[in-house]
Amino acid sequence: MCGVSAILLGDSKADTAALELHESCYYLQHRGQDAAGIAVCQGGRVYQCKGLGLVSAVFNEGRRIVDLPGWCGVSHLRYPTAGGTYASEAQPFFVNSPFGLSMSVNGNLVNSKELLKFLDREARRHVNTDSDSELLLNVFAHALNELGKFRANVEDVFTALREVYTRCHGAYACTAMIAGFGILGFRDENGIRPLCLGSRPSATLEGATDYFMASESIALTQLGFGNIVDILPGQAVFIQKGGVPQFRQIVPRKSYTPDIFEFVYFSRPDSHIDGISVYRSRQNMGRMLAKKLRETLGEQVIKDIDVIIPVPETSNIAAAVLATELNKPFSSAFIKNRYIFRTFILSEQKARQKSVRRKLSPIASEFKDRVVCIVDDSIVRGTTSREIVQMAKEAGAVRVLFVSCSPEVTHPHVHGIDLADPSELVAHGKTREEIARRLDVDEVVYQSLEDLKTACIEAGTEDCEVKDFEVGVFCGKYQTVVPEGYFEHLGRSQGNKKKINKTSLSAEKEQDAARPVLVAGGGAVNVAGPREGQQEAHAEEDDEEHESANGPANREDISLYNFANTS
Ligand SMILES: O=P(O)(O)OC[C@H]1O[C@H](OP(=O)(O)OP(=O)(O)O)[C@H](O)[C@@H]1O
Ligand SMILES: NC(=O)CC[C@H](N)C(=O)O
Ligand SMILES: [Mg+2]
Repeated sequence: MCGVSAILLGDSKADTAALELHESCYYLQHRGQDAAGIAVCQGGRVYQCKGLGLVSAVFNEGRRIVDLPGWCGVSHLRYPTAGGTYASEAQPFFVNSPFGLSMSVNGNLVNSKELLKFLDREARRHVNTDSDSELLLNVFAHALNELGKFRANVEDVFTALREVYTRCHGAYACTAMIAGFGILGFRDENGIRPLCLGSRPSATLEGATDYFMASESIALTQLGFGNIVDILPGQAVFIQKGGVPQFRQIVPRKSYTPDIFEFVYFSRPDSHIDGISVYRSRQNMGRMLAKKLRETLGEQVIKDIDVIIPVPETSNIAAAVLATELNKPFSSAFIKNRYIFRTFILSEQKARQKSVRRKLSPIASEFKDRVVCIVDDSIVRGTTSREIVQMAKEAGAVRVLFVSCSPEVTHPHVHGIDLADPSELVAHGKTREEIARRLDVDEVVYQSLEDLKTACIEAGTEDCEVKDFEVGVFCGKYQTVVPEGYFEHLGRSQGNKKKINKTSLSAEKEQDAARPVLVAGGGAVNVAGPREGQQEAHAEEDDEEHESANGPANREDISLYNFANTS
């Protein structure tokens, strides 16, 4: 689900863009734990540092920030949905031509294969990884280049962007930097992925204003930015050095349907997204769930419940309200290990399984001889719930009810969550009774989709424009057109990923092996991983003399683009 941000300081002599971006990464870390990166520019020269791991590891507890001077920049936290877990796919991506472009993408494209073919054969651009975000950047770069300008102006940027919307299908919210010129933010025409912009007075130049864009408002408010606005579906904003934001509707809005999973799980509760308070939406989910439990289980079963227990951390808010609504004691009976992070967004199933017990442990006395009602925000693969239920039983629970703040996840997610294979989903093609058996619980109850939507809508401000959401994972109907064969392609690339993970290094070893190596000026050396999807595309489509412009698969590659020289 990735976190993106961008900063432009009103004082272009200031040197603290990386410092602030680095800070923002901590507020967005929950959106991506696989890789992190920052690119900034000073005097038209780009400096970047990126690599695998958490923010603290990639930037060596912040010590690498000194290598990143400048007044504007972009940053990224990665949770992979395309490609694999390779340092070469860490973002921001950079292309030197034209003008030195750095880009951070949150989202997922469904026509990567077609884009790769276009970039390879028509645009003649080198694509270095299997990441769909690299494709998006190259489509933009090609369009900007085709304008044939020695220097681009703001209008050129918007014109080139139109090409991105035309060619790139899927959901995306992106931030970009044009070296020495300014920062850009844009969002898909359904507003599926989030992006907002805020401002604050410059601390070093009187009368000047700093601007910040990020996936979630919490990154802005914690850095002292106010006047927060959401970038709208199909809209872009460009802020030029020393300038003010220029908004442009690049393509007509198709819908205004943010991904409801942002409210269920992804976003922080202290964020507002598209005028909706994530915290309030989760409270409302708890309230609606109480109604659903009464309807589904009846008063007698409710009466027998001894205690309501959340699965930390995301479900805490909804569970507390559920307890109040049902007039039951609330117990923080699962203790979360503060040194273990989010489980769901880990790349490998083995790591996810291992992580649950490491992360959550029961206080036995809270379970012993009790009827417990365990609340989670979602049950996706069932990795967490199955493990949790066993722990509850080992601790002496006599009856276990499991309730979910969101409906059954039955379909793949195509807009930025790594969920491809429906057979991985615990609820796919199953009745409530079958799911209960699979989870080994006495009862399982899910929120209805309508109630979930209502919970989010009711958490919106009065002028909130959002009236519906992207809810494809719950029903199979997506806001964007999903091309035929896409799910099969995803399934194959997931299979490839599994193969790669099995045959290559273990997750931990890979982390170590791919640590970023600093080269002069703060760039990280990127060691490219296997490029299976790309190899496949070439293999299927032509037998020409490839190695093509896009190079052979499985090579070890050192990216050379740590500096961009523009004047
Ligand atoms: O059914 P599953 O496949 O296990 O996925 C669902 C679980 O994963 C998430 O927790 P996670 O540990 O990622 O994050 P959290 O600490 O924010 O709850 C989510 O909150 C559920 O607990
Ligand atoms: N979760 C995301 O937004 C992923 C971005 C991009 N598709 C990647 O895999 O790197
Ligand atoms: Mg959880």
